[in-house]
Amino acid sequence: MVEKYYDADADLGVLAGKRIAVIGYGSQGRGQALNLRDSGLDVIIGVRPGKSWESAIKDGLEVFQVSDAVQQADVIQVLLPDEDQARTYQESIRPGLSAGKTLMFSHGFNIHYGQITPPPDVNVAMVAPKGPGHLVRRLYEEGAGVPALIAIEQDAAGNARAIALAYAKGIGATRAAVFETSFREETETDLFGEQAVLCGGCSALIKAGFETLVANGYAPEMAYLEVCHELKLIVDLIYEGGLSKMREVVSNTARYGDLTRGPRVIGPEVYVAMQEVLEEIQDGRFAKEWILENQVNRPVFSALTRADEEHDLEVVGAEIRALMPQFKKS
Ligand SMILES: NC(=O)c1ccc[n+]([C@@H]2O[C@H](COP(=O)([O-])OP(=O)(O)OC[C@H]3O[C@@H](n4cnc5c(N)ncnc54)[C@H](O)[C@@H]3O)[C@@H](O)[C@H]2O)c1
Ligand SMILES: CC(C)(O)[C@@H](O)C(=O)O
Ligand SMILES: [Mg+2]
Ligand SMILES: [Mg+2]
Repeated sequence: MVEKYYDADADLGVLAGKRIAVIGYGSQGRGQALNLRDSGLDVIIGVRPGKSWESAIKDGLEVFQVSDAVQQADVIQVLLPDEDQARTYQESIRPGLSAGKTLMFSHGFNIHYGQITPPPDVNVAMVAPKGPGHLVRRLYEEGAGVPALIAIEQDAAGNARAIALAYAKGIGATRAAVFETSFREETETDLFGEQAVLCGGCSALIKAGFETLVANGYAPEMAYLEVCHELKLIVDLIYEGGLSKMREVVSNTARYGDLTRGPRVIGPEVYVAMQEVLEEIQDGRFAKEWILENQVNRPVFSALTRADEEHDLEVVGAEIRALMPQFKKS
C-alpha cells in the first residue's frame, strides 16, 4: 500500500527557523512560494533578472540571484524548467550546497536520468503537486489544496521526510492528500501521463475529432463546441466522481455510445502505442531526445508548436471564446 499523509501527519514547526529558497518563479514557483509565505514560512526567491523577477517583487517577495538564494537557504526547491536545471545546478546551486541542507524538486527528471548528482551529505527530496501551479495557488486560497507526491532520494540528515511533509503542508497539499513514491516512479508516471493522456493523448484526440467533423462538412464552430469546449465540463464530472458520475449525468444515449464506441476509437493499436511511449520513457530514450533537442535550440519543439498554434481548432476556438464574457480576462 502507498503511504498517505494528511495535515495531522505534517509539522510546519520542522521548518521553523529554516529559510526556503524557491528557485524559479514560473508556474510552480509562484504557486508554491506564495502558499509557503501565507503558511507563515520564511521563503525567498532565486531567479534571473527579467519577467519572473519583476513578478516576484510585485507579489512582495524577496528576490535574489540563484546562487545568493541558495547560499542563504536551508531548503532549496528547484522549480526551473527541467531542461535548464542541470546547467543552473552546476553553475549556481551546487556551490551553495553544504551538509544538512535539503535539495528539493517537483519532478524527478534530472535526478532519475542522472543529469544532477547531488553531494551525499545533503537531503534530496521531492514534493510534486499533481496539478498546474496556478491551481496550487487557487485551491490554497480557497482553503483546499492540490494533492502531491513526496519522495526521498537521500536522507543524509535523517529529517528529509519530515521536511518534505512540512513543505507539502506549507503549499496546502496535505489538505488534500500526499502520497509517497520514488523518484523513478514519479518521473516515469508523470512523463507517461502528460505524453499519452493529459497533454499529448488529449490534444491528439481533440484534433482528430475536430478534423473528422470538419472534413465531413460540419461547421468548425460546431466541431469546436462539441469536442473541445464541452470536454472540460465532462472532465469536471469525472474529476468529481469518476466515470460513474459522468455517466449518471449524461443521457442514456450518450452513455450507450460511450460504452460501445469509445473502445473502438481507443482500440488495441492505442495500447500498443502507449506501451511504446512508456518503454521510451523507461529506457531513457525520451529523456535523451529531449536533452539533445534543447542542445540544438529545439527545432522540433518550435516547428510542431507553431503548426498547432495555426491549426483551425485554435483559430476558431479563440474566436468563440472571445464571444463569451466568461472567458474575458479581468
Ligand atoms: N507546470 C506545472 O504545473 C508543473 C507541475 C508539476 C511539476 N512541475 C515541475 O516543476 C518544475 C518547474 O516547472 P514550471 O512549469 O513551473 O516552470 P516554468 O517554465 O513555468 O518556470 C520556470 C522559472 O524558472 C526561471 N528560469 C528559467 N531558466 C532560468 C535560469 N537559467 N536561471 C534562473 N531562473 C531561470 C524562469 O524565469 C521561470 O521563473 C519542473 O521540474 C516541472 O517538471 C511543473
Ligand atoms: C501539469 C503536469 C502536466 O502534470 C506536469 O507534469 C507538467 O510537467 O507540467
Ligand atoms: Mg510533468
Ligand atoms: Mg504532471
